[in-house]
Amino acid sequence: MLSPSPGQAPDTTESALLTVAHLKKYYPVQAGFLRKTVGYVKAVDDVSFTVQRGETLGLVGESGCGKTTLGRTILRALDPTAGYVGLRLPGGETVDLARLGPRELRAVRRHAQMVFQDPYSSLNPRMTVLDTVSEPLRLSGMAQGPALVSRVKDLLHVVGLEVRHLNRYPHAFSGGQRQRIGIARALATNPSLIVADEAVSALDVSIQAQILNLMQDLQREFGLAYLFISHDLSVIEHLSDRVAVMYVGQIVERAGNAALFSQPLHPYTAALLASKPHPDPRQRNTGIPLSGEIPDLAALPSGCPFHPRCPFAQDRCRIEKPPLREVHPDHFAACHFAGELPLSN
Ligand SMILES: Nc1ncnc2c1ncn2[C@@H]1O[C@H](COP(=O)(O)OP(=O)(O)OP(=O)(O)O)[C@@H](O)[C@H]1O
Repeated sequence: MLSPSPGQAPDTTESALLTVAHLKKYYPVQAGFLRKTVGYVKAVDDVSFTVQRGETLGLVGESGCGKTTLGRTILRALDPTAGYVGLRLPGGETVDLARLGPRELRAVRRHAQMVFQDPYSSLNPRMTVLDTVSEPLRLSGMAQGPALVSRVKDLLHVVGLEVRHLNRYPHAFSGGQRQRIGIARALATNPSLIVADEAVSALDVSIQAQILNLMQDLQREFGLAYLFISHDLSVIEHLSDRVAVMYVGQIVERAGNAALFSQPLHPYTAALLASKPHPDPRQRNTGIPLSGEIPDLAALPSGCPFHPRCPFAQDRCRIEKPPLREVHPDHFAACHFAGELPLSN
């Protein structure tokens, strides 16, 4: 693992629960008989943000732009290439998840958990509900015997499942119920942070609403913070306090919910908003629709990575990569012309 280079000091916010600074995850591209590394897929490339205690940060972007890799790298399901992931523990100490060894990682893992996209494939078909939900408790040594069973029963109640389901297997449940099991499992160790990766995308719309409501109730009840990853802008708008927009491994815009949805500053965000289905089908979205495909993450365009798809691209955009900068208070955008473009939704 590479170290963050000098000058990349983490901009830790005193009160932040999670501080991600200059995080990178590159996958090597190998070729030939000797599997020589000929390049890198830069799935996460110099990403920085914070998540405060009890808040929801929505992470949105098209499929393939690195959202899942980012979530998994934060929780050390993947080893980062470089960067800092500061998690503040309940005692007040902050640990760098990116640098912890396996034993230290086991000890702190209970504080940050994950809810996965597909409730059909993320639960082990050979494990009962009791085994699935209690596994994190057993792994972290938090409970055993009757106390463990009693905790699992409480968790089932909290997520709206019945205790008689305890010894059933995943195939006996619907998608929504399976996601409730996944949520109970994530909650088992009393985490302060949950990374939810497309947690409702595989569900029918009516079930989506139930699971989103449950997650909001749980957030209020337990003071949870969510990093909520989704390609679905409606879900992100509904749930998030703040929003980060990801494009080809990078955050291109970050702002409070209202500012981002009412006054996007990056043409990519504006294009995503214009592509969002309108609640009233008789009304059409205005604004510039998103055209073209996302580029190959192993061979990004020079300058601004969005320039080949951007209707406002100038010569400067083809040459110079725009940094993520604060254009309005607490509203950041990585565009040379942010604040000057006629973007509308
Ligand atoms: N193990 C891997 N080895 C090489 N490249 C990978 C690996 N996993 C993901 N990638 C690539 O990294 C990029 C980002 O993928 P990732 O799954 O993180 O994006 P995403 O935004 O979550 O997309 P989706 O919503 O479709 O899962 C993609 O180009 C993907 O092909």
